[in-house]
Amino acid sequence: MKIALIGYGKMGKAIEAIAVAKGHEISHIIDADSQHLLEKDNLQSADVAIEFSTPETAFSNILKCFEAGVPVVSGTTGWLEHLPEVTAKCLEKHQAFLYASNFSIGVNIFFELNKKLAELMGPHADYNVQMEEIHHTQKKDAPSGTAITLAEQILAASQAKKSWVNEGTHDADKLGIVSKRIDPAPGTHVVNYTSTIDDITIIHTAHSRQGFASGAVTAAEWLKDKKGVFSMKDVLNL
Ligand SMILES: NC(=O)C1=CN([C@@H]2O[C@H](COP(=O)(O)OP(=O)(O)OC[C@H]3O[C@@H](n4cnc5c(N)ncnc54)[C@H](O)[C@@H]3O)[C@@H](O)[C@H]2O)C=CC1
Ligand SMILES: O=C(O)C1=N[C@H](C(=O)O)C[C@H](O)C1
Repeated sequence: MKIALIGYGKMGKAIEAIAVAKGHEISHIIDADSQHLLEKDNLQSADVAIEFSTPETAFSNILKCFEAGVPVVSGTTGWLEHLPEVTAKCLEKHQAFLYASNFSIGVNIFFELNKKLAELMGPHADYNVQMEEIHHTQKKDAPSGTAITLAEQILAASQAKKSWVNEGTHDADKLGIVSKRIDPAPGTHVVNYTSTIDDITIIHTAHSRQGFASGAVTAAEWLKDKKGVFSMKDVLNL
């Protein structure tokens, strides 16, 4: 499979190593200084694009993949206000798009646990829920995309919490997400329910970027010949 890498930073390089080890060809490497390579005539020779760039550039990169007719897997966080438009464009143009705030198998199982726990805790007003996420100091967005996914799952099931805020809070109707930036943390997410009687905490700790990169390559292999809008739930059959 010919893979166009869009964004050649920490994740782009980790994805390259895994893709090459699995026998794929990196046909394009497109970073901030090589934007001309995103042109339709150039990009269309790729079988799939994997996009891990920046919150400011992901939206336009994804649209360029649609113009070139190349299926695109994106893991960039911090741009999701544009997701409804991307989804509509993908369907309108009969293209393929797969987004995940986190591509690791462990986090996707953690999402399922979080959803189930939130449903179980929904009626129990004695418990307060709070979240924490810890990442390296180069991370541009806060809270992390993974933390937002977890928070949205909790809000969907909670009777008390109406919105999330990116700070600790004593407001009963707000879900506080505390973001910490400590090197070299690849990504830790904590969901904590506390009451006067007891606490329940679930935590996912990434030891490296390998899980994210490996999941993105698996998603690209899965997406290559499909049309439509998908998530990691489709890839992993969750
Ligand atoms: N969904 C997931 O599983 C994961 C998502 N991420 C997200 O992926 C994104 C990238 O993360 P990292 O690689 O750690 O960041 P990074 O800062 O190491 O790399 C980003 C790269 O994008 C490049 N770039 C800037 N403008 C560009 C443009 N217009 N087109 C193409 N490339 C451009 C930069 O020059 C840089 O090389 C972040 O949003 C991060 O939150 C990171 C890890 C896992
Ligand atoms: O920027 C990162 O590094 C990560 N970003 C993703 C996020 O924002 O959730 C996924 C992972 O936690 C690492």
